[in-house]
Amino acid sequence: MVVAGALFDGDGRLLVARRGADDPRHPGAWELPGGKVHTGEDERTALAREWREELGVDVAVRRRLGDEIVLSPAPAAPPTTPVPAGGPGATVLRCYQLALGAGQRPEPLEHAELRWVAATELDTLEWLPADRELLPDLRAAAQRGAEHSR
Ligand SMILES: Nc1nc2c([nH]c(=O)n2[C@H]2C[C@H](O)[C@@H](COP(=O)(O)OP(=O)(O)OP(=O)(O)O)O2)c(=O)[nH]1
Repeated sequence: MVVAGALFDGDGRLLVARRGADDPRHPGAWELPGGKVHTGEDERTALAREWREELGVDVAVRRRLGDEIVLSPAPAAPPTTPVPAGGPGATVLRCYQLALGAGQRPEPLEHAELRWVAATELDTLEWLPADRELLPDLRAAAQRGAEHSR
């Protein structure tokens, strides 16, 4: 299980992070900060831990955003065995909307760059492939955030 966090500012801009040029699998790709849930760890606790480690900030983990995305399917099962989407043992990505603690300011402690991006520009980034599936939900959440802050 991988968890990723979506943080919006009052103008509906989303905080996105760029992996380093030396990243072994996805050099220079944009993603939502997060990472793997440790064994026995709660998803929300894992996400708050990752944001402390990667961005140096305390966040509150709010609602789920979008559907779960299958990153790597489970090994093929015999055709007669019914398996849920993605299969047991598949790695999936879940996204949560976040709120930033008072006075906190994210820093790129492990990423090459952080950027606040408007909903209209989300399509232009070189995302990790799976994240493209989240873009409609991210745009909708950005819109809601901008409306609430008016
Ligand atoms: N943090 C994060 N990971 C994502 C996103 N989209 C996506 O496909 N992933 C994938 C990339 C990684 O394979 C995995 C996250 O694991 P990680 O943050 O511990 O990264 P890592 O590079 O050490 O992972 P890995 O090479 O061991 O697979 O999830 C996203 O938006 N945020």
